[in-house]
Amino acid sequence: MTRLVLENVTKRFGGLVAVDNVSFTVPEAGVTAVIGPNGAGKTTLFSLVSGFLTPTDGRVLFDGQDITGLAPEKISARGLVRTFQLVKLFEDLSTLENVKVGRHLHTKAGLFSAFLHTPAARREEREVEARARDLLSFVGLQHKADADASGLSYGQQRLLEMARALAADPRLVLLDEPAAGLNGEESEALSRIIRRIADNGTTVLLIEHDMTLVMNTADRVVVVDFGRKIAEGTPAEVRVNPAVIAAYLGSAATAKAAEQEKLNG
Ligand SMILES: Nc1ncnc2c1ncn2[C@@H]1O[C@H](COP(=O)(O)OP(=O)(O)OP(=O)(O)O)[C@@H](O)[C@H]1O
Repeated sequence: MTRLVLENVTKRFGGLVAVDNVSFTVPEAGVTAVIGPNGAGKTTLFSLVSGFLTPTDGRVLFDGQDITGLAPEKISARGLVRTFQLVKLFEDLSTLENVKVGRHLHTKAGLFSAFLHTPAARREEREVEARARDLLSFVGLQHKADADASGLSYGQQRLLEMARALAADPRLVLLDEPAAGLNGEESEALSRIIRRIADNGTTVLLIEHDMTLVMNTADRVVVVDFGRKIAEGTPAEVRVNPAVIAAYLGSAATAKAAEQEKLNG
């Protein structure tokens, strides 16, 4: 089964074509990664899928339904949620409360009824709390449940953001550079968590610069460069693809030239 389809998706910002006629599909099972040099258009692609930007052209289908141009909250209510490159947590709330908020956005009664102490609301509140605790255990943060979210380490905040996204029971989760800023050990733990998310039946689509994580975690990889899809396949296939190697070498050469220019003043 196909979870997500991008059909000829294009996004222009004035004269700049950030995403250029990109088509690919994400199967229901497993982990798909989008990789590419800096500025290739990966985050823009995520924003187009999750409704934070509207495509200039093309269509996005989620479980066979056209979601192109829908508002982000409409898309997340359908079961497609995302995390951000820069963590966005409720800093004044505890770790547990952050996950509960993610869950409340999903429950029938919602956040408001949690304040009305009806038996149904109390029952739902207990379920929300139990599920939130399960998710904290899942990402290894159970011992931090009552700590302020703002006091967590950066790596822990990233895990918390993931738990909060999963609290909505999504069918597809988009993870934007989940390993950014993590050390090797944290990154390995993250890879295992991502695999388990997929094994539990939630489709994972991620953007990542950490190639070790991509190679160890993804089943399929889509490569973009200058807004265009230049390759796709298994990790083993794309790592030896000449177009992919050229794109990465090209971007390394550009970065080196820019550095040299800076040094030259
Ligand atoms: N809102 C915007 N307005 C104008 N240009 C934008 C906007 N958002 C992104 N761009 C441009 O679109 C291009 C693609 O950017 P994008 O952030 O999607 O790349 P990326 O592959 O995610 O990069 P990185 O790996 O550095 O995060 C870049 O040239 C960027 O400057």
